[in-house]
Amino acid sequence: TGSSRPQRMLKAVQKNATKGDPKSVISAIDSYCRHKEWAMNVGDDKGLILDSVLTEVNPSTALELGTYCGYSSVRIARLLSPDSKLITIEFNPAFAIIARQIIAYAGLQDKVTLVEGASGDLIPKMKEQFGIKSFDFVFLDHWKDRYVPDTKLLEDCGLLKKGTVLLADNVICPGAPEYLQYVRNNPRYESRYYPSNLEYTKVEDGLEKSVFLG
Ligand SMILES: CCc1ncnc2c1ncn2[C@@H]1O[C@H](/C=C/CNC(=O)c2cc(-c3ccc(F)cc3)cc(O)c2O)[C@@H](O)[C@H]1O
Ligand SMILES: [Mg+2]
Repeated sequence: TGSSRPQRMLKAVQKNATKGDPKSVISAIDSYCRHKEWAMNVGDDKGLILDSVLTEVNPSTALELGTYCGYSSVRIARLLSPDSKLITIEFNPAFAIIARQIIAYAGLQDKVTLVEGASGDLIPKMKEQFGIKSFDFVFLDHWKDRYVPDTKLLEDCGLLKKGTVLLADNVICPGAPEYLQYVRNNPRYESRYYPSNLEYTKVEDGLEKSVFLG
């Protein structure tokens, strides 16, 4: 049997990136996905918006929903301050195993905790299992119909505090209409849309940034 797309992405990193150099890992993946084989990473265009929001927030604890191959885990973790941490949740073991290797290749394994499982099961365990009081930053990039239930779950578990920033990928393509409705018409959030394009294409997409007001 042949290799999978995530396995080919890992090979491209091992071939073209420099071990311990997150920037080279990011460009190796972007180049592979732009010129060889498209994959659902947040990508370089939306990645610049992710970088600027992260730099502004400078989170101590960040959460990512939907690791996939670890591209955005690397983008996020490379910008975290020394003692800051990223927890990333992924329920597909085949993707998780690739992501762990890509995160390690970038030399970011000490800043990233990849937890295998469904977000709905793991979010309620964040406080007790990982000693998390609340998250400063959440990147939503998993199944689009899970954005609303998981946001509500984060609220209910007391994992959001005044000022927590939620950043959601794909609010236009594939789209997360219920999520946009939820955060834009909710007095507890201050939302703003960042227009961009679907990774590696000219198709319109963008990120929605929502600040929890407490
Ligand atoms: C159960 C909760 C739960 N718990 C834990 N892990 C979960 C999870 N639900 C999902 N995962 C994992 O997250 C990743 C899925 C991500 C889903 N992302 C898109 O579907 C997407 C699509 C396009 C696009 C595709 C085709 C097009 F034509 C256009 C656009 C572009 C994008 O940027 C996209 O993010 C996988 O690793 C899942 O294993
Ligand atoms: Mg996405």
